[in-house]
Amino acid sequence: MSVTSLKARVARAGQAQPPLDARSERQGRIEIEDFGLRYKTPTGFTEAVTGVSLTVEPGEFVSIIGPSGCGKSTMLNALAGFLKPTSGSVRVDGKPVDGPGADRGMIFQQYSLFPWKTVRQNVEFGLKMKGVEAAERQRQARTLLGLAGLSQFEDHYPEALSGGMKQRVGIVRALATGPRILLLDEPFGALDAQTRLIMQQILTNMWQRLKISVLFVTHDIDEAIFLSDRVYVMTARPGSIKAEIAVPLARPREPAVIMSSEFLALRRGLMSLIREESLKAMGGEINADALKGLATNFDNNDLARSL
Ligand SMILES: Nc1ncnc2c1ncn2[C@@H]1O[C@H](COP(=O)(O)OP(=O)(O)OP(=O)(O)O)[C@@H](O)[C@H]1O
Repeated sequence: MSVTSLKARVARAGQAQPPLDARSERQGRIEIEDFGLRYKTPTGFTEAVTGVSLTVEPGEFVSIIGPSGCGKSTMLNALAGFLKPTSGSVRVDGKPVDGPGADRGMIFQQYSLFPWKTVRQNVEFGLKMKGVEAAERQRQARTLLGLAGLSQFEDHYPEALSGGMKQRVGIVRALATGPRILLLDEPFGALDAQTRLIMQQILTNMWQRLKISVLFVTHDIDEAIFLSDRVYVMTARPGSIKAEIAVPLARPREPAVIMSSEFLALRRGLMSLIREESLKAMGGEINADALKGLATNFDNNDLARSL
């Protein structure tokens, strides 16, 4: 991402927000109704998403999971206000989304920090844009950095941070501007498994403290179950909602919950729903018989001889 587009994105996020302490009184309801979006391409159109209806209640944590190319990012980008629906509507607290706004923060897989600013300066940027005075900016940034376990790193520059730390700073920066809604597009996709688990716990802790609504896109079934109150499963492109699964696991959730029978039952159900759609998304190139053949008939000696 260019520095200019990064600046534009962060500038948009810095418009008029309520102070950190007023967050619990705010809403954050997402309603997507009969949403469709198609892209114009040099040869015609690509229908990315069709007829999607979903809701996220204030303070709820909801994930979207589905095969590659089913339109998950497209929906998130429409909610963020970067794309307009071709049909249907996208509303936040009853108002149609007609562009980016401070009520929604968005986090992408790639880290989008200003490399020339320290961790705290990155977090304070949006607050500075809305004219919050220096001492208050510092107080709010430090509160959030503390929640994310980053207090000791406030004077570091991004280049000195690990991937997990950079993404934590990104989340803190998005939260500093006081959104009611956090939209995350595979935010932990580039992280190793252990860091990912820790990030999931940090994110749920922050979500519970700040009482915001979260819509989280992931490819990872365990991540979706561990984090969410509900999971929407999408079909292959054009993406629509295939299933809505409630996750009735008690909170707070400890990592050991993934070994519980309730978790494993949810996992089995989601796996079979997604596998079916992933095979469809591969356009029939791979079917169950072909996969069986790969597993049983593959001969390493043939491969060695052919090299
Ligand atoms: N700007 C664009 N122009 C044309 N087609 C696009 C554009 N952006 C996305 N698409 C197509 O729309 C479909 C949905 O893309 P999208 O990135 O939303 O899917 P996704 O579910 O997020 O995929 P992934 O899981 O692989 O990230 C895909 O077929 C993609 O190729």
